[in-house]
Amino acid sequence: MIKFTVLTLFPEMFAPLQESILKRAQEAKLVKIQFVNFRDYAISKHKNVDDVPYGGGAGMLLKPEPIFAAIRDLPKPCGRRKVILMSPQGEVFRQEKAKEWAEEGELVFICGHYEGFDERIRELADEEMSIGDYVLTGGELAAMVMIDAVARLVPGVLGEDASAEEDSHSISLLEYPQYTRPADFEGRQVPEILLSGHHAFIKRWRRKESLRRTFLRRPDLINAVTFGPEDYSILEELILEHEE
Ligand SMILES: CN1CCN(c2ccccc2CNc2ccc(C(N)=O)cn2)CC1
Repeated sequence: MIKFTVLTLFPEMFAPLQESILKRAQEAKLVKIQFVNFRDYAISKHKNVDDVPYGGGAGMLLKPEPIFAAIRDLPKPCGRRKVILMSPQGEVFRQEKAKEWAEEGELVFICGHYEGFDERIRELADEEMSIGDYVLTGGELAAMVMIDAVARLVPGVLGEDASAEEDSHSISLLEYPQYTRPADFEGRQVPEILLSGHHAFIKRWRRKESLRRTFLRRPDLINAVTFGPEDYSILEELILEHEE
C-alpha cells in the first residue's frame, strides 16, 4: 500500500488520474491519494499564498507559512514518508527513482506555482525532482507523471495481464518493434519471423531490434546494457548492417 499526498492549489487537475490508473488501484486499496490545498493554510485574511520577491524581480513566490503549516498538519506517517519538491532545479526523475519510491510508505508532493518558491521551503523536502529540462507553469503535471510512474509499479495496479517487470527502461534498452493484427495492413507486412512461432528466433530478433534501436536513438543508454554470449553474433550483424 502506498500513499500519495499532494500539496497543490489545483487539486482538480488530478481528476483524470483518479479516473484512470488510480481508480481501480484505490478501489483495490493498493494505493491511496489525498490532496491538500495549501490555500486553506494561508494566514492573512486575503488568503494569499504568494508574495513579491525580496530584492525585486518579476513574478511572485510561494510564501513559506502555508506550505509549512500544511506539512505540519499532515497526519503522522505510519510508514516511511518522503517529501518531494517538484522544480526545474531538481534531480531528473528516472525509472530507478520510480522503483525506489514504489517501496516507500508515503510520498508527499509539493507542487509549486508562480515564479517559484521561498528558499526556506526547500528545508521541508527530502528530495527535489524534475521530470525533465523544460519549464512548466506549475509542479502539478510533474507530480502526475511521477505518481503514474510509481503507482504502475505497485504489484496489482496494472492488473493480471500487464506487468511492469519487462519495462524496457528498467533494463535500459529501448523496446523492439511490436505488431498486432492484421498481418498485412495496406501492404505493410508484419516481419515473417513473428508469424513463425519459432520462439528462439523471435527472442533473438527482438533482442537484435532493441539493440539496433538503442544504438541508433539512445547510444547514451548502451553502457548500462549487460551483454550476454548470444549478443556477439547479433552485434556483428548490426555492425555489418549499419556500416557507413
Ligand atoms: C517560469 N517558472 C514557472 C515556475 N517554475 C517553478 C519553480 C519552482 C518550482 C516549481 C515551478 C513550476 N514549474 C515547473 C515545475 C517542475 C518542472 C519540471 N521540469 O519538473 C518544470 N517547471 C519555474 C519557472
